Amino acid sequence: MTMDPKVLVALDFNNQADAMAFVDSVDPSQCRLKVGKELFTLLGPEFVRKLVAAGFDVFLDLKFHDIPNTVAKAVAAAAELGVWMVNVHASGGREMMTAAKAALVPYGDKAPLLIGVTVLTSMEAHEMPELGIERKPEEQVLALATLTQECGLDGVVCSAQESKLLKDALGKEFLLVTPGIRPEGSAKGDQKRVVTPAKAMKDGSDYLVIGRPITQSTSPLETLKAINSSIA
Ligand SMILES: O=C(O)c1cc(=O)[nH]c(=O)n1[C@@H]1O[C@H](COP(=O)(O)O)[C@@H](O)[C@H]1O
Repeated sequence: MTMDPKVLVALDFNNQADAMAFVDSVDPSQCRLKVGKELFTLLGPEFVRKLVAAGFDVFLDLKFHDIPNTVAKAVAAAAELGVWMVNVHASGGREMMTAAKAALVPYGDKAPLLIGVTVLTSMEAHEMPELGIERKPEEQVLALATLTQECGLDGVVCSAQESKLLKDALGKEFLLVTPGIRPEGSAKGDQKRVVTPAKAMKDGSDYLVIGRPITQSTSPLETLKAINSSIA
């Protein structure tokens, strides 16, 4: 058990009862919780407030990607919910990220960590040219992470395959939040740029986002504990 849990469990459930069954089985020293598009669309801000009130650090993963004014207001609304971390797509650009950062200034040290999403972990090299991106994934990740840092954000979401590159280039204070984590032998599903928990931590990830390997496990709590031990 750690008081600074590195695992952010993705609560990707399609109903409140299943989500709460997991939440009730863990305590805030074992993991942080991520609420994403599915559960937020189903249950809304009330559910997020409930997790915050229960003492959990909540990562509100809505990956805002819109015009600067809209994203700035959305990020401020997330701060009002009392979440610990919130994210925007770095490809929304400099003006958007700068506006998002500025919107959190009034919250001082109560502001959530603001994180930029680089290249989704479900993407691989051959999919990028048809999006107009001629760079390799790691080059695009480094470019977007550099821009994110210049805009004053706290870190990025990337694959742990890029963690070493980014830590070396951007320094140890810049947070690396890495999904696409797969313990040895677990199904990749739609994830492509995957890494094991231990290797991700070794290569410089600060936080591991893990969903299905835990939530679809026959004993989620045991799986979480095993992952925590593997990175202790
Ligand atoms: O921002 C994210 O959290 C995210 C970014 C990314 O590039 N890839 C990615 O998988 N995620 C999220 O991380 C979680 C991964 O879940 P699993 O693939 O089930 O472990 C999902 O909730 C995704 O929405």
